[in-house]
Amino acid sequence: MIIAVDGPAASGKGTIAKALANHYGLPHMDTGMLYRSVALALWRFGGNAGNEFEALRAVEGIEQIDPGDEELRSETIGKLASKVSAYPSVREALLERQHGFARQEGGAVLDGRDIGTVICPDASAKLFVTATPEIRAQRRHKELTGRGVDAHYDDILIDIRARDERDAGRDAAPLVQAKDADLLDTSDLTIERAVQRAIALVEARLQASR
Ligand SMILES: Nc1ncnc2c1ncn2[C@@H]1O[C@H](COP(=O)(O)OP(=O)(O)O)[C@@H](O)[C@H]1O
Ligand SMILES: Nc1ccn([C@@H]2O[C@H](COP(=O)(O)OP(=O)(O)O)[C@@H](O)[C@H]2O)c(=O)n1
Repeated sequence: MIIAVDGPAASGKGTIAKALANHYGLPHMDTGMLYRSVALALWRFGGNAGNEFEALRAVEGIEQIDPGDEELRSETIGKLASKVSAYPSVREALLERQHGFARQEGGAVLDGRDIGTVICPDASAKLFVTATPEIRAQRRHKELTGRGVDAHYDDILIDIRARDERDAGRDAAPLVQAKDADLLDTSDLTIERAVQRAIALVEARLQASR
């Protein structure tokens, strides 16, 4: 069983994807980390994000990025990830890793921007997780300050809006709700309620396909 979870920055898709993976005993892949790793490799090795060829070359450097590197979760790298992810060649170079992960026996949960539309169009269940930009900025602000990062709500809100626009407006695999995805607005939901709702939506899809 493959579960696809997509949505904009800080909507709670990662939290929900991890909880679904735990609930169904499936492995989970945060595909945003792939793009963040390319961005960090480009940043560390001094490449130019405005050049598709240099961004593509940075894909070769991602094995050298430590998945626990704190910098990966920064807003600077999130913003850079959103720039390199708009290049079709970069997306293509990361395709096989995602397909390989999704195809493993028993299935998987993947979260990102294009899982239900491009990576796993035949997923058993698809969720499109969203929340208002203000709530997402509040959550990201709390997350960053909780980790001791000096972050400012207004800057985060501006970054989130810019990233939404870039991710949804690009030609290659834009951020869009798949036709057969269930919308889950977490703006007024606690994490517990959002996870309960996500499980209920997946269960309804599984029932319908039996
Ligand atoms: N429903 C919710 N209510 C409050 N905080 C939430 C909720 N869902 C997620 N969070 C918090 O918001 C932050 C971003 O969530 P995350 O799942 O990482 O988002 P995404 O993967 O969409 O970027 C995390 O600190 C997480 O704990
Ligand atoms: N499947 C994916 C996942 C992420 N991305 C890009 O990578 C950036 C960072 O993704 P992320 O999921 O780590 O970001 P957050 O939502 O956690 O802030 C996004 O803004 C997208 O531009 C993508 O294009 N496709």
